[in-house]
Amino acid sequence: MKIDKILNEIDEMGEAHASSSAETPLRDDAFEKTDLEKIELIKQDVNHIMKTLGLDLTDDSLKGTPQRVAKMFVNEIFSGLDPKRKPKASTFANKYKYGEMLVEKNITVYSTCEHHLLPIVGKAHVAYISNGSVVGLSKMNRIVDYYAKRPQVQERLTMQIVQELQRVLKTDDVACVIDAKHLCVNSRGIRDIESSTVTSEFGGAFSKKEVKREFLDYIKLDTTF
Ligand SMILES: Nc1nc2c(ncn2[C@@H]2O[C@H](COP(=O)(O)OP(=O)(O)OP(=O)(O)O)[C@@H](O)[C@H]2O)c(=O)[nH]1
Ligand SMILES: [Zn+2]
Repeated sequence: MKIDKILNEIDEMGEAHASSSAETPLRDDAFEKTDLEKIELIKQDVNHIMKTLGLDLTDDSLKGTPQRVAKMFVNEIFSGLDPKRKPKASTFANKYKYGEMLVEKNITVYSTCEHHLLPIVGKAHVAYISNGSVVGLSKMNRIVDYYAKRPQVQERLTMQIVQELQRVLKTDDVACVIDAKHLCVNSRGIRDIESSTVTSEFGGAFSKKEVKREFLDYIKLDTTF
């Protein structure tokens, strides 16, 4: 299916286009192939890479790898490229009139660095202040997981999570902090095993010093993941 068609369908469902450059760069024909067709093509590509490396694909342990990797790319680690898999995060009325911020902290992040296709592993902390609607807690974890399952840079992941929650909750008052380790920094290249990357996006009221401070106090960054 063409990306334009999908975006139109999303609009019809009352969803807005992502408003800024936080969109994942996709080709116009990104959804023309079925998942099964993508798995078959990626299998051939992985097969080619392994052969080029000199590996014997008749070996019992290696022969299933191209198919395994292709299925993992399409159905698991890059499944968040597919808008059909976006979690339905229905909201309900804030009938108890809870007026303080709600923080969902220590959400596990497993993503993939788009520069090296190596894992990004960490924690996301998400907060919002209700503007009349509330969302089920687990939907915040699901939104984080959906956007994490793409080739990512951490900055864009942070912004995509905030923009989606702003859309769902119809408020600017959403914030996200991510603290994550990039295996492309920890296990290769500079090989700095200790460093991690912190990114943040503070929407609406969260840009005020005292609101930001309260959120950061709640999450007390714990870097032991
Ligand atoms: N801004 C940003 N950079 C990232 C992220 N993940 C990885 N990178 C960086 O992307 C850069 C890619 O740099 P290049 O010089 O093209 O790649 P490289 O030769 O493999 O670089 P080294 O990792 O320094 O060996 C590296 O510095 C990575 O650390 C991310 O989420 N955000
Ligand atoms: Zn990388």
